[in-house]
Amino acid sequence: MKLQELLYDIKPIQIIGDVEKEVTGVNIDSRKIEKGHLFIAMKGTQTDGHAYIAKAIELGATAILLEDMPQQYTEGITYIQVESTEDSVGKVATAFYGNPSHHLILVGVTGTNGKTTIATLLYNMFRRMGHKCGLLSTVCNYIEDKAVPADHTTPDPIELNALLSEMVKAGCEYAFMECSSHAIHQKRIGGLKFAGALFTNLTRDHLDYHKTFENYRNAKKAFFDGLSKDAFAITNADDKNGMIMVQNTKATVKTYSIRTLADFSAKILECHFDGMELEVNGKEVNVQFIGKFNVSNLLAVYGAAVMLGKDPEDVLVALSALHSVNGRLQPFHSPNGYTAIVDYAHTPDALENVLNAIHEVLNGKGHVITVCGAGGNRDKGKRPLMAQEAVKQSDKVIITSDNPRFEEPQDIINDMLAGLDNKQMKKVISIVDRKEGIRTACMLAQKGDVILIAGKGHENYQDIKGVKHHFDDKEVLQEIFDSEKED
Ligand SMILES: CC(=O)N[C@H]1[C@@H](OP(=O)(O)OP(=O)(O)OC[C@H]2O[C@@H](n3ccc(=O)[nH]c3=O)[C@H](O)[C@@H]2O)O[C@H](CO)[C@@H](O)[C@@H]1O[C@H](C)C(=O)N[C@@H](C)C(=O)N[C@H](CCC(=O)O)C(=O)O
Ligand SMILES: Nc1ncnc2c1ncn2[C@@H]1O[C@H](COP(=O)(O)OP(=O)(O)OP(=O)(O)O)[C@@H](O)[C@H]1O
Ligand SMILES: N[C@H](CCC[C@H](N)C(=O)O)C(=O)O
Ligand SMILES: [Mg+2]
Repeated sequence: MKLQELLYDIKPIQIIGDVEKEVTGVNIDSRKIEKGHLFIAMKGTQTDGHAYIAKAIELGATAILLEDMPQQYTEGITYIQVESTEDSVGKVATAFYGNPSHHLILVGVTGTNGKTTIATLLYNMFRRMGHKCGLLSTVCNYIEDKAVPADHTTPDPIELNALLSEMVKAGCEYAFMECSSHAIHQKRIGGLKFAGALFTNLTRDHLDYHKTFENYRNAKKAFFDGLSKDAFAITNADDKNGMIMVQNTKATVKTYSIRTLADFSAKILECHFDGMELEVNGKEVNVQFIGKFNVSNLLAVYGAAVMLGKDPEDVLVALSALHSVNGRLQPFHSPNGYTAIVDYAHTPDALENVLNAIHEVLNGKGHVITVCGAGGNRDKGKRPLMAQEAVKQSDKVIITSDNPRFEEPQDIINDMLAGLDNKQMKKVISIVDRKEGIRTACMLAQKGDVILIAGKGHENYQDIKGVKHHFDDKEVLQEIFDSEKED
């Protein structure tokens, strides 16, 4: 593709060199540059991409998109100066990959919790309805059923557009993706055309990056501000930031709620550990999910499907066939009669929500044993709060390890325990080895009890000192259940 064609949507301040040359690729990382590539120099949080221009040229870059022109120019290289490479990168990437989002019906999901759940359920539902689909999510990316491992919730703009373009080539009609606040703020989604956007909820998270809650909220809101008028925006009327998200959007706004009147509303008629009976917009439906927050998630899915033109009756049938997303409130029934629930809750708020969900079903008829830890080299402030949340709604708590990374596991556990007073400590034991922690919970559990195993969800590793050792909460449970069967 000609360099000139990549620049149609950006306004360069200055161009030095030939823009008629062929470009064979675009990249923001000098280490990935190959012959004939355009290198985009980004000012990041750790380093400045301008420092790697020489390296990029050495590896074969023939054009550089940058903010600060160099002291000296290299012959044969085209320099395109822009005000902000961050603003340009998405537009250039999407032009290079043939504007894939214009050839797909792209729906994005943002909010603190529920993004993976909603995006994955939409992908599962639309495939079940016979459509070819793609999915970009924290757990894994999919092009139809081809899995492409994910490092991020939302990939960088180059990988993102490359994946969308693969979806187009594979004949996908729909793509569902998570839009993290980091990605919106860093304009990884710049230049994409969204048919619809969904908002889940907003609670304290990622303040290490955004600094203030307001910045965090504004990052999410920017997604809705950028929608076009033929798009739809579905927001959660039960969240106090729900209406703020959509106050400046040009898109058609729809609301969902489990508490008040909304375009899409639901109430719970009955619940048990394998599912709930709901009334959705006046129609009864059985779903294979538990927890009030999952009713919100399902309503968002229902609303999106209806806005995408599906018949509401068909959507309800499809909804009833869906089952829990890998590691998200996923129930496992022990031969000994207790239930273990594997969930990805790794924040105080998520723990509170999951434990609420468990108590809604348990209704005082059994005990709750929680196994949880906190990740190393991440927000330390959440550790004591997570322990407090676990203790508040559990009869027994086992504090254990969750990706210690480069920290000492016992130090992380101690940070968690520091949140508890003597009375709370009576409910708690700490076991560094996560497998032993889970085994102990299973030994303590009686018929009718529930064990919550929180924090790792779909993860199949334990990250210790830079090495990811295979570890899967669900496999550990299976092993324990197999040995229970032998007894
Ligand atoms: C804090 C953050 O979000 N960082 C993201 C950001 O990197 P950065 O701004 O820090 O980049 P940098 O390391 O300073 O480098 C600046 C530039 O120099 C380039 N460079 C650097 C070194 C070199 O040798 N050559 C070179 O060209 C880099 O490629 C980059 O373009 O832009 C990169 C490209 O998009 C991301 O990969 C990177 O994600 C880092 C690894 C990360 O951990 N991000 C997390 C926090 C994140 O994005 N999480 C969200 C949400 C998760 C959730 O909801 O839980 C996600 O979407 O996954
Ligand atoms: N609508 C919701 N409201 C509150 N909590 C939720 C909701 N949906 C899911 N959760 C909880 O949050 C956890 C994470 O859910 P999910 O992975 O769907 O969210 P996410 O927004 O993709 O998170 P991440 O930012 O970590 O990728 C779940 O394991 C569950 O405990
Ligand atoms: N997106 C989150 C996931 C945390 C999952 C938990 N298992 C941990 O390692 O802390 C993060 O990287 O902070
Ligand atoms: Mg996610």
